[in-house]
Amino acid sequence: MAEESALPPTPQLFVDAVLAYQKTAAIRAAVEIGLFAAIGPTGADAEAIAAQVGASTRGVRILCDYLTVLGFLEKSGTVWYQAPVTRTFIDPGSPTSMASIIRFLAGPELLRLFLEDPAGYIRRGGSEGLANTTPDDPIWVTFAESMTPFTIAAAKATAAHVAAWPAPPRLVLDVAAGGGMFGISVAQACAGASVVAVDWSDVVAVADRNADQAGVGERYRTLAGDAFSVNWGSGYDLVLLPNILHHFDHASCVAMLRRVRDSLAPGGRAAIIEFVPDSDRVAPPIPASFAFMMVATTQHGDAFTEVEYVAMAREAGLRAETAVSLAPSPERLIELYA
Ligand SMILES: Nc1ncnc2c1ncn2[C@@H]1O[C@H](CSCC[C@H]([NH3+])C(=O)O)[C@@H](O)[C@H]1O
Repeated sequence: MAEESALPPTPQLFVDAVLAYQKTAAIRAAVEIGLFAAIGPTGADAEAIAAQVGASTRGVRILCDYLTVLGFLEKSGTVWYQAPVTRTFIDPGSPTSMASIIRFLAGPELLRLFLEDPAGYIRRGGSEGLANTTPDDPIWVTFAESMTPFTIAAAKATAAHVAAWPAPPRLVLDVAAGGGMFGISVAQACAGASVVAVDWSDVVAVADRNADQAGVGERYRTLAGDAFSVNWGSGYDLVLLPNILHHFDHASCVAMLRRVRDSLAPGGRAAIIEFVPDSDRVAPPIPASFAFMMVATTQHGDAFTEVEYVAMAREAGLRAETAVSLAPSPERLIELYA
């Protein structure tokens, strides 16, 4: 029998979960009105903030006090200051600002999928209809434009991994490229690499712009279409599969991996980059929690385990190396070869 805890349980965990939407609302309001920029490095009071962002003093006062309770601001007298987490990760002036992820992760599309009928997707075992896997869904343009701060760590770690191969890749396919960070980072790390990026047409337009901005535009080509059917050619030394397989069921992943196998150059390799939970599926917290994102936003997606990815690869005629960490990202990389 488990030892009884010395302290009586409190309902706080439950109350926090019930009210979690208030945190989402407050942080989204703050980013959308430009609150953190208005507070800036020197701090400001409600009147000054309200005047700068064009909001009511009452709204600003109440929002700032709540953000102080949550730890995003500090208050002295009537003036609020940015707390360290805000200064580093949310202030739009910070080089490590992640504020843009609000547009996708706390945007109206995801909130609707998650909160409108949570019991519904649990009963069905997935979203109603295709949800985020609908062809050309504009949500992926929002993703491509806003999620770079989230994907950059895994992209850089992936690029460092393949740049250390005895023969770094020359022809690279980035399947479901999104904002393109994975292929672009590989192009930056491997001077001889050319990249073909596949995604829906409005999404690859974002990747193309990002490649130009990153200075690799001349070695970067885009191909618009469905990753399950578009003719992406062959002869690839590296096929990147970052954050795509988790949207689909086992059979679809095998079908995608067969296409990947058929497009590899002799000696070529593929790299699955994913949130891969341990076999118990409850750890580590971020990869394990990712499955809940999939049940709410896709019909059949999941946070597959390493054993499951290895099985898919085998069915597709590929062998797999042991998964490697992409720290500081919580994602892992599984290398596949024919
Ligand atoms: N059938 C499909 N064909 C092409 N792209 C797709 C398909 N289904 C989903 N996607 C794209 O898959 C991406 C998933 S988000 C991941 C983007 C990127 N690989 C990254 O890791 O940051 C989105 O950009 C979608 O548009």
